Amino acid sequence: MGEYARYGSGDAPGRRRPVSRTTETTMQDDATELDRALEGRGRVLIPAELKDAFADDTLAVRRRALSKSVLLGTGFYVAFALGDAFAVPDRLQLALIFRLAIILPLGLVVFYWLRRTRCSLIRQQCVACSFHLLVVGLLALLVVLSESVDALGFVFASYALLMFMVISMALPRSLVAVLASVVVLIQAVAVAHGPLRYPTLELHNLMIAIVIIGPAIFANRALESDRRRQFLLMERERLRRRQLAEQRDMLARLAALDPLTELANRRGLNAGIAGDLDRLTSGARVAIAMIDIDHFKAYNDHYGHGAGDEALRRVARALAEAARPPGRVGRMGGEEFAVFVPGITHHELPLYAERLRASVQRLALVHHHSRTAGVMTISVGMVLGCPTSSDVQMLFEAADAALYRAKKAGRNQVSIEDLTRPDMNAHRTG
Ligand SMILES: Nc1nc2c(ncn2[C@@H]2O[C@H](COP(=O)(O)OP(=O)(O)OP(=O)(O)O)[C@@H](O)[C@H]2O)c(=O)[nH]1
Repeated sequence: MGEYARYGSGDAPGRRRPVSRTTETTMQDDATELDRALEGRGRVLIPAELKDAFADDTLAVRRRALSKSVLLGTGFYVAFALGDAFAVPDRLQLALIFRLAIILPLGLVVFYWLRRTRCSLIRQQCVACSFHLLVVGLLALLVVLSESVDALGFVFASYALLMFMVISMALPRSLVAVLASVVVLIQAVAVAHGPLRYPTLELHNLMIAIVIIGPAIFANRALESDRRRQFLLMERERLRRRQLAEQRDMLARLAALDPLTELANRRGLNAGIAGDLDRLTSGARVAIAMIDIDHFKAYNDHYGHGAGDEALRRVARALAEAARPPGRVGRMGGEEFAVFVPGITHHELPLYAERLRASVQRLALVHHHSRTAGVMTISVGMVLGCPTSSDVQMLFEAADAALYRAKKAGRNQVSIEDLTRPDMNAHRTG
């Protein structure tokens, strides 16, 4: 799988944005691989290219889970102070010191720090785990120091705490394994030195550990799979939206393009002209040239349709080069072309039209059946106007009329008309 183009709402600041790829097939490959990852049974695997993006995506969720877990945990520990009078009546004072003087302020400090810090996630996870482990350790210490059998209830409380940690903190598997091992070890020591002794006590402790830790790990994995699946679904949705946008763009491009010459077609040229007119300052001049190849039917008839196509392509390239931006060229159909030039002046007009005409003659495409010259030539009708959007059509009609005059005057000519100065009307011959 290659690099994905990722975008859309909800992007976190500073998120890695892989280079976008545009080909339809590559995006299809990415979509197929995402589908495969989503259909897979068991653990949902994130494709290698998306691992960083997945980590970025879930970072905020994991950070929030940690601080919430510490705050809720602190609340539970403090609330359970009520039970100390029954569980460790002989160590009540110590138990209250642990809960109210150590765990409560420390929990609040750790919560505040987790909310504020921008340090790495793994460091935050280690701090949150250490806080919970400290609580487990203090409960174990009460079990060891108390003579009350009821203190053993703290062993169950510690396992419940472990379950809460594993599920609520969205920890990676490696950290869950370390955490579970340390808690089991602490409980084993507490039980071994606690107030109650009977031969199978350690075994019971181990069984309780397995019964509690097993489902906790299962729940942790299920939640992680859900996070991954949700991420992949969103990624697939982004990819589909991007595919659709690219297809829409491609269709729009194709609909505006002449496939033979790769110039804009009539629709494309009109759209380009509309955009140019929007950007023009009021009062600016624009010119439109209508261009027709001379005796093209004779060329087709004698040299064949294939040669005619090739000639059209070469003429199109020559005109596009001669027009140069901001001039835009389009193929209006058959052997007819048009050029739109924004911001041109009265003085530049004849030179511009002549440049277009000469560019085709310079190709020196042999045309022995032209009654005008031995090579392919064009006739150009060009008009200068000062348009508003509504009278561009009128400029086209005027340019068509000028082209007709150039044809009538013998072809291979330019006929110019300045509609802003009606007295001007010139014809030039190549
Ligand atoms: N090869 C090729 N020929 C085309 C294409 N489109 C139109 N034509 C041909 O262009 C020719 C146009 O001929 P006419 O409209 O009679 O014009 P002309 O022979 O150039 O004569 P004048 O314009 O009066 O100089 C016709 O033979 C069309 O078949 C095309 O895409 N490819």
